[in-house]
Amino acid sequence: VHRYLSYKNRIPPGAKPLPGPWGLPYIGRVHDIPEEASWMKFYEWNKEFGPIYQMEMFGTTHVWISSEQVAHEILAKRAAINSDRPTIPNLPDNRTSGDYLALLGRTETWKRQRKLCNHLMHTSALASLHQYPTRERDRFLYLMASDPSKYLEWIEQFTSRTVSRLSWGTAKPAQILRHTTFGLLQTISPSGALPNVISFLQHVPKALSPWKKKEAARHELEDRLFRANVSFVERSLESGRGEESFIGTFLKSKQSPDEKEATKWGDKTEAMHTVGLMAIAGALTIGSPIQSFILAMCHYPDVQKTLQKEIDEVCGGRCPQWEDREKLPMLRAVVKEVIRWRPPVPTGIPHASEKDDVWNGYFIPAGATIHALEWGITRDENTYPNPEEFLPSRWISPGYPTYREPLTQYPNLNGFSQFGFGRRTCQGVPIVEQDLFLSMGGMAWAFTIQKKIDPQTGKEIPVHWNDYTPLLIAKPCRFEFDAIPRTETRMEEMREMFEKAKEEEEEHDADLEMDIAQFEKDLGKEKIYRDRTCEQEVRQKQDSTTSGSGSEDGTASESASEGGSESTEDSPGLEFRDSSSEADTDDMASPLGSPKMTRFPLDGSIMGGGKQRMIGGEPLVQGLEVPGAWRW
Ligand code: HEM
Repeated sequence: VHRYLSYKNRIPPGAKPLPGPWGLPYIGRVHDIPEEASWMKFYEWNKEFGPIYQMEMFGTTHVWISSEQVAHEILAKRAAINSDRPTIPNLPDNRTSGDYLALLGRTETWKRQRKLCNHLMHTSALASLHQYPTRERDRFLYLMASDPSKYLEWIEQFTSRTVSRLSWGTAKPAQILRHTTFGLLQTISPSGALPNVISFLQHVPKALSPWKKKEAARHELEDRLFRANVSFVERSLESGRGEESFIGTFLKSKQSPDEKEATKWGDKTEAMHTVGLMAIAGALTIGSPIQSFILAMCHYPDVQKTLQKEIDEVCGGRCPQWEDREKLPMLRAVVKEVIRWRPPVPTGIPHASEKDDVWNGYFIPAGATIHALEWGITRDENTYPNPEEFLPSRWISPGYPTYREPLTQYPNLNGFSQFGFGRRTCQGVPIVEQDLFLSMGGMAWAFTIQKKIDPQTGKEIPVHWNDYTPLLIAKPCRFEFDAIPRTETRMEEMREMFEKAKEEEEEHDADLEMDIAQFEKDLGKEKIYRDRTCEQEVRQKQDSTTSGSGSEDGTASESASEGGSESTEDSPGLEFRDSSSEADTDDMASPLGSPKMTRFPLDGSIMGGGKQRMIGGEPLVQGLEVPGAWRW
């Protein structure tokens, strides 16, 4: 009653509260919010109460906005008072600790880190991100061809290796990064940890709180990893080598004889955290639209054909490169439409208001948590007619509200609502744009993606339409599909691209001193990160026919993947039971576990997943295998 009255008394004369659903005292409508796809429920209320409404939850006012224009007015035009972040109950020092730039309050630390992040991203973008996305894409395509049923693993490897190389100049930390990052996602997601919903649980002492204990262990591992990565880059630079990286750019500026330049970007610990957050953001998010792309290709074969036609005509049969982007508007439209159709951050990342305000006659109290509901924003029929349809042409055909010329430049992702508003907009767009352009373009060039046919019934195996994982970054639940290499020549080219990328990396990594095994042993403690929504789909039957039960050199327990640790009872290793790894069941329970090779036999079929497939309808002339894919 006291809270209600003090709230009422703060409303200036002539202003009124925002509309919203009626709720129970203190808890509001928390009982009505589903664990899965909560964004749909929030959007339902938007449809009932208008593009902006409010609701109380556990004593906090939450404002939900599902109109780009309103979000812009409140979060961008009034950025001076609406650019703070709320406290995350399960990570109570998120606003102050300086560990995670994206979660920091509007403090001086945030301002410094944001500037540094911007500088590092800009420097690498000018160098076209040092070719890392291209090299990793080349690796990714061949792995996809080797066994598409492990697509979740290959996609996560692609995104985490790319951002790891960008951050620290090497892909070696990528697997551990995935592990700690998925743990962080659980820590901060409303549906990931109970204290984020029932906020008073944050006051339970650590000894009695499983959430606090889990987060402390995860954070400790992450901190050690980031420190080791920075000292690795320092050693590399001292020995006159080391590839370009965000942290390398920072460390080089520190060596400048010009004192102003040397001190401009703050201290090393802060840079370590800034770069760490950039790595986290890249490892977490980009897999979502890549998976959604595959989902879209299963449901929209005609769009796939149009895309393939554009790529084949423009690139004359070769795989698209970043330099081709001006000539590939359809590919850019597909990239953008995937993000619109299935927003990777459907509830957005909330802002917090710092001052009482009146907008359009409505009162927004200081301390309110303001959500730009990205899901709702992409469903606005005025901007996006037929919003449920995957319709890339809305970006490149005159007549649609989102059409914009010149097509050599538009569509692109700059300023897209899905990357937030005002002073807190996403700083990762150059990476996102290049990763998605190359991976989606590469897949369209390489494969025909389609629903699988059940060999028993001869009918298509259904692919879900919109089942997504419930955490802050939503990804499609696992589904089955076929990725059929389009021609034999392309299969051969993919192998060559893979080999070349591998050679380059091996050459670079030849004498690198980086002891990743020291971290892997700790992963056993925090055994499984599991995304609940997809559990029923997890237990895929073991891939019994994949040939080769040992590694290339015949030792079944040979270390695999980046890390090189074994998967044993004591150290179960990298069991990434994120939706992204749910594919990796027994035979892939750990990418570090017993490596198995997928082979492309001489008879023109592909062995893998217990099935045989033809490549582009033509027999293969050469046996191919995935050389060292697991260990590399
Ligand atoms: C598909 C991929 C991605 C999507 C959809 C995405 C989306 C978002 C969204 C919605 C926000 C919050 C904006 C706001 O509060 O208004 C954000 C913030 C941020 N993103 Fe991304 N992001 C992606 C990838 C990345 C990558 C690869 C990086 C790497 C640097 C990155 C770095 C950041 C940072 C640093 C912030 C925080 C900005 C701040 O709080 O000042 N993001 N992103």
